[in-house]
Amino acid sequence: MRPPGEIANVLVVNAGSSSLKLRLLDPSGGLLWADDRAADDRLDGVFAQVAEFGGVRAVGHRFVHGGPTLLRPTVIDAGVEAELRARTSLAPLHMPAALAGVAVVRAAAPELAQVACFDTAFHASLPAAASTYAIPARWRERYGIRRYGFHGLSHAYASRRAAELLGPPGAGGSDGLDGLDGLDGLDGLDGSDGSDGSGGSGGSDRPWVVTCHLGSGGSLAAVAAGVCRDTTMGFTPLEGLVMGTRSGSVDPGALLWLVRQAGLSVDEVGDGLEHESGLLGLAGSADMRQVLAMAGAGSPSARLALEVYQHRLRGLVAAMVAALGGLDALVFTGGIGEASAEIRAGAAAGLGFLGVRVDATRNTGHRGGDAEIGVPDAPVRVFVVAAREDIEIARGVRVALAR
Ligand SMILES: Nc1ncnc2c1ncn2[C@@H]1O[C@H](COP(=O)(O)OP(=O)(O)O)[C@@H](O)[C@H]1O
Ligand SMILES: CC(=O)OP(=O)(O)O
Ligand SMILES: [Mg+2]
Repeated sequence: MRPPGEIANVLVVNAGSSSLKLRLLDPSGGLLWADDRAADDRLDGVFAQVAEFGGVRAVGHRFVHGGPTLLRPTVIDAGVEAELRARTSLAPLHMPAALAGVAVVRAAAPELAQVACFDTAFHASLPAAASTYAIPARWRERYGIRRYGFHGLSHAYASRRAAELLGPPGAGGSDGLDGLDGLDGLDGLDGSDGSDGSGGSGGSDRPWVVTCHLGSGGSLAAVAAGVCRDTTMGFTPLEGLVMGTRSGSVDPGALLWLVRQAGLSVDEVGDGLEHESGLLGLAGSADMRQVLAMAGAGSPSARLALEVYQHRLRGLVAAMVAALGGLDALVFTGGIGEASAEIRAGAAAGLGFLGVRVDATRNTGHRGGDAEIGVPDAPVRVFVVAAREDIEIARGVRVALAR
């Protein structure tokens, strides 16, 4: 067995619904090169671009759905690729792009090991109460309909980073935030009573962290001592929050009505829910920057879109806290979570009853990277963490290749 660190530079391919993010990481996880492309771009030219860094030794791909069997990072051979292809229908917005990436790498550099890392894996720990739908047993048994959860690579990274930032039980300080401004006053903040979730990270299943991954897709995770206990996406990445073009949760009865009474085809309903809903359906743009700008200019539909987005976000954060029994840290990550002080403030504004209080100066002053944005003496710490699915994937590659 090779020591994990021996596998040199890892190319990470993260095919999201609205973007293709490419990263080259060195053996210690250092970022050597990054390129963000449009979702329908291909990997062409990537190996020439990274050649100057001594090339690539392995490639890690984000796959959003591993189904019930593919959980740990897995070397992609013909059998695994066929299994992944068979899962395409579970995440049609995502799986084809990831599979296309595997084919491009194989054609360009057949000697490279390719590893699949799964969004669903982090949620494999969901208790049955959180993973089970109250539907007929035969659907659950025959078709495997259950809640899987997604964005697990991001939730895993962000929750681990939050635990680092919280510090050991009892430390209320600014551990891990060296170099950031305005945090000195936090050192020595009281942090752990180990029992009531009112500010520390002590206790056997703590820290209790809720991670908000707010990108084109969006989901939340309730994480206790690094273990995921609940999440907002379900069987597919359509459940839960309002997203860029996806509806999030909708009364299934409304969908049945559209098919039975309004005469829409199943494909029309599917396209509507996946591609024409969310911010796009409410405000006419799937891009949160534009929705915020339009709302700022007085557009009633954009304002409504923000209200619906925030209402659902606040409600589901509270649901995640209920699944944990308390909250030590709330974490914002993903394109919107990292960049929009307005969305962070709006979400927190309704969560004061849980002890969440965002500091206006810190929040609006955030200019990227990891930072604490909570009010210093609030019971719950609030962080922005830069999404680093690439670090999680490169880790997975090393683990898979060392097996
Ligand atoms: N400055 C910003 N303010 C608000 N939203 C932003 C900002 N920058 C990016 N976003 C939003 O982030 C979202 C994309 O998030 P990202 O995580 O990059 O996407 P993906 O899910 O494809 O990985 C888009 O809705 C975009 O409008
Ligand atoms: C699972 C999912 O929704 O991913 P993304 O946010 O990258 O579209
Ligand atoms: Mg993403």
